[in-house]
Amino acid sequence: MATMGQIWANTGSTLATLMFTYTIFRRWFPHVGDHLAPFFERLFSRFYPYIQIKFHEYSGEHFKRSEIYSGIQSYLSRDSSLRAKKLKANTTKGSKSLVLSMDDREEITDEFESVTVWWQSKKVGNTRQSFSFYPAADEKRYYMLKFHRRDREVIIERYLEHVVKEGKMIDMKNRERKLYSNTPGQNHRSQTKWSHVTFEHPASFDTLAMEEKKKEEIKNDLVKFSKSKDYYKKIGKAWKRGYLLFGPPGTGKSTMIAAMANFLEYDVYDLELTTVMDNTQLRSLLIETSTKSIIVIEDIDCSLNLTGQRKKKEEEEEEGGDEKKAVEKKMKDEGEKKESKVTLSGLLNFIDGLWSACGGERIIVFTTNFVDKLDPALIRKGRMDKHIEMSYCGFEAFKVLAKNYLDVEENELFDEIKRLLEVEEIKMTPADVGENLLPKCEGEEAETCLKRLVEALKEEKEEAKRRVEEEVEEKKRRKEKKEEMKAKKEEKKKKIEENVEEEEH
Ligand SMILES: Nc1ncnc2c1ncn2[C@@H]1O[C@H](COP(=O)(O)OP(=O)(O)OP(=O)(O)O)[C@@H](O)[C@H]1O
Ligand SMILES: [Mg+2]
Repeated sequence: MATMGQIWANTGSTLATLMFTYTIFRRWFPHVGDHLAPFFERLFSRFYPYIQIKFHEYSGEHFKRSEIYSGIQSYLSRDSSLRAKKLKANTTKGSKSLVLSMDDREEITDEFESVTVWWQSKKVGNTRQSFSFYPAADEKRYYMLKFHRRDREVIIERYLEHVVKEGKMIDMKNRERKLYSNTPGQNHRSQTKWSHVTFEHPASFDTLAMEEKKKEEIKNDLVKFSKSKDYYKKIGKAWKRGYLLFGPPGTGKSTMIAAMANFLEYDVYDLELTTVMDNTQLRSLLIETSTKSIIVIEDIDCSLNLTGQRKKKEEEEEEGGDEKKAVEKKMKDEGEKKESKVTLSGLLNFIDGLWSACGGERIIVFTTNFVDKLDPALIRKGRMDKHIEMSYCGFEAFKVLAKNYLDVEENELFDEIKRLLEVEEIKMTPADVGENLLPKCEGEEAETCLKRLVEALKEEKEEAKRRVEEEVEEKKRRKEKKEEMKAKKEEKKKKIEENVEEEEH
């Protein structure tokens, strides 16, 4: 393919002659020159049928780096790192790796819909030969795009959009991902704000202990969501999806969130509801979140009193005359009220109100240990679209952990472990299984770790038996106490009735 340089070489001498003639002509016959200008322009364009577009690095009054320029730089970095002979290496703020771009005055060609274009990186100003680490203030860089005028339509209408879109995608992939958390302001009246650190959690779906089928289902769901911009637009729905992760502590809810974020390459916003003063603050936090992010509210049952009126009444009835508990609960509720006035309706508005649609492409994840405690309004489909149960370790999940922790895919102890997990139905969280599998000293054999797990599972079986017996005992004790109280109440009532009767006589 001919480079722009070769084309220049071919047409260069013709153009140079023409330019020279035209300049001399204008000098001697300035008035005639003006009349002849259109003629010369037509003549030049006949010999040089290329169109050029410049994209400056800094444009506008505010000296802000042009987004299009950086988009082009990222777009070209892919090809230039392979093809350009002179490269420049930059570290860009917020980027996780080096960005290689072509050096000044380098040129590369690109093809789009069978049309060839030429990109050149150029620099103007500061021709002084001085040594400096920093670019001179009067130095201006730009990209020059050249293409044949017959391709004008393709370039203007489709190619430029393609470059900017691809460039943004490369930037997105290259960026350092962030984990945001909302920190309360200095005094209790000031707003809570997002602060961030680099998100570097190593969890992935490969390391997540879970049945393969369930994992695939979640991954497919995530991919489908992330590619459905047009579909969501078509059905008139904000581009977001809610997940509810529920299960006992240590079953991998937080790990799953990290795996999701790594899988989709999204940022994570970890929202601590108890430090949000009211619904207005909650809304302003939401508005500040960026697209391609996961907003997480962990332990939603502990964050707010979302159990609903109906549940509360039931609890009170159950507690009966246990006054101490009631007082404690009241104090706790009052404390919570002082800390946060976020209401259930505020939270629902946060999830699917009008504001929630701004920015697009967001995933909201709630986690809880007690799914039954939550208000049904909060977790209905449309708000929490997918409910995922994270449960105790099954045999398939154990195999993932054994592979990850010990690099073991088969062992004679596997049958015993399978029996304990599946036949005996011993409940152990993946966190506990992992802890048992983790080698405790340098060079500890995989066999030893597996034996430790078998022992721990057997102990857990005994422990579970004891817990059941204790529970039965506790239930019996509570029942007896209730009956005793009931008897006492009746006796008291009887005494009062007898007193009244005596007084009447
Ligand atoms: N399913 C799993 N796959 C792989 N590792 C797991 C899994 N579940 C738990 N773990 C391990 O156990 C640790 C604790 O898990 P995690 O914090 O994800 O549990 P959780 O369900 O969020 O618990 P909690 O309800 O207490 O917040 C993790 O660091 C991880 O290493
Ligand atoms: Mg957790």
